[in-house]
Amino acid sequence: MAGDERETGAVKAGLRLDNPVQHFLRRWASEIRPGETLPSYESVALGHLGRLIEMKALAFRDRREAGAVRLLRIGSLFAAWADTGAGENEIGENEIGDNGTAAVCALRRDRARAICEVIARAEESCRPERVETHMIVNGAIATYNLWALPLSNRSLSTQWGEVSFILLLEEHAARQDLLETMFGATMEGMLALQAIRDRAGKAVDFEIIALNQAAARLLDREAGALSWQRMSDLAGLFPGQDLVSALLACVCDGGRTHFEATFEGATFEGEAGARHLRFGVAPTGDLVSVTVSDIADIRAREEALRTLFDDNPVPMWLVDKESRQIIRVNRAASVHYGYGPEDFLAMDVLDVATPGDRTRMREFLETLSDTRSGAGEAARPVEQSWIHVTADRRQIEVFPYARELLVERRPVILLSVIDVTERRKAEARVEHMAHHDALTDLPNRFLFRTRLEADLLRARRIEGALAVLCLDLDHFKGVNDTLGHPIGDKLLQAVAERFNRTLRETDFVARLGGDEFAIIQTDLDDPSDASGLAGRLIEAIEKPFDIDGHQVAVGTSIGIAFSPSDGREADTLLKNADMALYRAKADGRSTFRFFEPGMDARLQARRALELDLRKALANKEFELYYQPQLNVATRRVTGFEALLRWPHPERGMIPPDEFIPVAEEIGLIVPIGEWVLRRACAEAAGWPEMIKIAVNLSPVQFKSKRLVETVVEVLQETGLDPSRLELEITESVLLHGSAGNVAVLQELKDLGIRISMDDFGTGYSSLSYLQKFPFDKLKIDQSFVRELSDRPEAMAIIRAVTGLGRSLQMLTTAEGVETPEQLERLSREGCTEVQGYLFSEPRPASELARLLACGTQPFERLAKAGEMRAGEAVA
Ligand SMILES: Nc1nc2c(ncn2[C@@H]2O[C@H](COP(=O)(O)O[C@H]3[C@@H](O)[C@H](n4cnc5c(=O)[nH]c(N)nc54)O[C@@H]3COP(=O)(O)O)[C@@H](O)[C@H]2O)c(=O)[nH]1
Repeated sequence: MAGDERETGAVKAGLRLDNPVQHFLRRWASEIRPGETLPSYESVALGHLGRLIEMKALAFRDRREAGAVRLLRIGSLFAAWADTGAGENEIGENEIGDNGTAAVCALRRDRARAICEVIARAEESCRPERVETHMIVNGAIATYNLWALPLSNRSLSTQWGEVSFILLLEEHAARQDLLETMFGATMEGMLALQAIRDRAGKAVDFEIIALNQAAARLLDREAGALSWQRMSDLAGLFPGQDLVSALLACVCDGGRTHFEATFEGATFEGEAGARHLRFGVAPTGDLVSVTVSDIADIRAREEALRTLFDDNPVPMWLVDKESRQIIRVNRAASVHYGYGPEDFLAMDVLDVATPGDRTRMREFLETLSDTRSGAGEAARPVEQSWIHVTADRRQIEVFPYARELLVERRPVILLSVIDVTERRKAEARVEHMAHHDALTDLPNRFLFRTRLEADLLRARRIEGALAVLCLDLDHFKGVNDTLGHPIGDKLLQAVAERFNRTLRETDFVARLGGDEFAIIQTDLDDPSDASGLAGRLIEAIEKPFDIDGHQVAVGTSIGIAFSPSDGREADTLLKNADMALYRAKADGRSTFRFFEPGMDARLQARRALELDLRKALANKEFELYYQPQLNVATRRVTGFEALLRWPHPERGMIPPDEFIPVAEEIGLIVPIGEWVLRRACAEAAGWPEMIKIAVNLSPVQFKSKRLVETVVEVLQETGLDPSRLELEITESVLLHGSAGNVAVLQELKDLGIRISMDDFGTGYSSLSYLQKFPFDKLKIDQSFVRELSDRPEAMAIIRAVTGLGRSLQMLTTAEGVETPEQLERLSREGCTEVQGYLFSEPRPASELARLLACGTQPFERLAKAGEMRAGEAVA
């Protein structure tokens, strides 16, 4: 290997060329003989080491010990470096072995490793190799290059290998201060204090003998301004802290201690805010080591934690994991539970639970421990809520969260709870509202269905029977229309109450909507159980209600269907009970009907009729027929009654008796009646002036607030004089809400319209109605006329009515006059007008011209013109 290259290698290794080691390295390179790899020991080492003699050692591999490295001829400085602590600057006796050699493996481990490492490198490269190594010298860190120079070894003992090594220690120029190295970089302040004693030997003060930069910074002074200062002179540095006394006490006790201090105000470096410092004091005789730590972050964390815990609005406890004793509690827990903090601290956390929930709570806390994964584990919510008891014995429902923590190395459980009592109540309210009717608080349709399905299931299982009763209030709409909805609502509440009072506990009543109710009657022994219940319900509802001073009379109609005979499914049963209800209503209300198989078809027919009726109005299918009314004395036509006809496109002519009640039930009579009025008045407007037109008004039309308005509108539109219009009403107009209807009648009468009472004598209190309103005409029902000759009572009634008419100055019209005999007798009794097939059946408008042509003629001529029983009439 060329000497230049070796020098280059030395320079690369950071060596100064003018120092003895470099000189020696050059010698090593120059002593390599041609053909040789290494210079010989003799040529390099003998007589050439000079100043290096104290820094060197010879190293060999011991063939006897599998190449273990041994040292000999160890210089004093080398020995000091290789020291194991046995003596300064020497290798201890224990390490010196055969032939004054030292076994490297017996040296300090770091030294042995450095030697073995550098030798291995030199062996491998066959050139000088270097490793760095350190030693503490006078409190400073000295850094050395440890060189190994391989040499051929022919003259040495055959015990050693053929290559020996000169090991050289070369110290770096700079040493590093040990203290500075150790404490310079730390953020922690370090101070060394020396106690100062008085003559009596008592420690009275301290002097700062050393400190690091961190200490100066934390104490907010230049390091130079603190060095060699007495602590008593620095009192101003620690306002409010008697640091000297604290240190003296510490020296006196000889034990370690620590204390914390807060320094307010900005620092010299301009940092704002308080400094929180922690002083750790460790005395060793008169020397005191003080560490100063900035605990501002810790304080801030503690403060934040305190705020999070103490000021948290959620009740929280820290509980000892083992004993379950409460060790800390926040304000919210005290406020919420009513126990003071002291009370809580004397409690087992399970004490807040009801006896029933204590076991669950304990099990949960135990499970929490079992699954613990350390303080970082997320808070665990419990699947179920617990019932806790407050100090005033109130039970609250809480939803807990818990996690395990280590507080001062002690395993604790942080338990917090959310009070869900109000939420649960609200949920229960919502749940109740979802299944109950808000007005009556009865179960609603949804709950009824659910219950019915459950009851049907049970009935199937036990092969039992049950009944479904569908109920509907009679005349409820009238109450709403006449007394207003608030009264209607109160009536429904009162009805619900009566239902509840009438039912057994096992019966289940629901409000399905409006005035519809339904009842499930379970465990039936006999159908009579259901009819018995229906009877009791009808009776209960029939009794008048006193609602806000109003005597309100309603009834209830009931349809009953049985399971299993009328159906096994909820839908079928409800549908069938509903059909039976429909039947009950059609049969006169305030009654009950059992479902019968044929009802289905009838209901369907009824539904079809409803649909057709609606279409009929839209398609203008209705027609008006007119029947003349004649004055008995003058024997001349005084007017016509307009009678509605419906030629159904498929079913032919449908009589009004069949479709008008349906139109009334579904409210369609209002637009139909308006059409009749408009059409009749328009027609009559073209007749001679002395001829009147009579139009029937349904009681349902009186419920329409627009009745009077409509009549006025029609009169204006058609130009018909109001005195030529006669409105026929039935007694039922005065039956319900009579006050309002009488007012309407009066308004109409005030317009100049004539009002006649139709079908007089058929109602229960016909006479009493005469007091309520001054009718212009009484129409004697045709049933009395028909029975004239057969029943003397009929004759008596006719006589009475005509007598009444005379006294009250009302006209009397006999309906249904079919024979001359009837005409004769009516005439004799003083009846003022007649109407009937004897003169003419109701005729379409197109045929009126013919009848009107005879309008001023005696009715014998009219009969001829009408081609109806003309012979009889003439006779
Ligand atoms: N609200 C409305 N009611 C109306 C309207 N049109 C008719 N009606 C009412 O329908 C009921 C049946 O009416 P209708 O089938 O037309 O019967 C009327 C006459 O045809 C019938 N009549 C007349 N003379 C005789 C007779 O000699 N013998 C006999 N068997 N029947 C006869 O009487 C009915 C007239 O009744 P009334 O109104 O009481 O005078 C019926 O109650 C009609 O009121 C309508 O537009 N609106």
